[in-house]
Amino acid sequence: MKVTVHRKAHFNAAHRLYRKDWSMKKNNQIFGKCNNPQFHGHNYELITSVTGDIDPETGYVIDMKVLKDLIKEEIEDKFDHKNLNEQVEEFADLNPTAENISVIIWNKLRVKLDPKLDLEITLYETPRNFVTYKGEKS
Ligand SMILES: Nc1nc2c(c(=O)[nH]1)N=C([C@H](O)[C@H](O)COP(=O)(O)OP(=O)(O)OP(=O)(O)O)CN2
Ligand SMILES: [Zn+2]
Repeated sequence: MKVTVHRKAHFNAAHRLYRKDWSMKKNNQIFGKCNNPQFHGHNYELITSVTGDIDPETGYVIDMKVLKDLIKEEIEDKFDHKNLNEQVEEFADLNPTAENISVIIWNKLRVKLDPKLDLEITLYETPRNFVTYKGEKS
């Protein structure tokens, strides 16, 4: 019997959506106000969803305290109050869109979780804009 455990977290971060190899004109055409060279910020809301069997001894799929600490160490401590373009190495050459941020978060958490557990990320960039990512089928 598979059950899913969800943990909410949040971080505030600044970003700019643009490509270094495009002109300002083209970046403005594609990314509009998100290409502001002075950056802009979002209050990101992250939902981490872990699916697996219930351990018959503990009754847990995963200890939520363990999940909370993992998200804090791997995501909040690295992303919160940061300029994603300039202070998070994964975005040095990767546009920090909600899609790309989700994939980076998923990759960071995936390697720390038991391979028997499935992982899905939901990332709200604004209250109305959000993306989900659950990895590639292997
Ligand atoms: N596919 C994507 N499209 C956009 C992304 C993204 O990450 N992936 N990001 C942005 C901007 O960074 C930002 O999210 C846009 O904000 P905005 O359009 O202002 O969104 P709101 O929800 O605040 O807008 P409302 O008009 O109030 O609904 C753009 N596109
Ligand atoms: Zn934005």
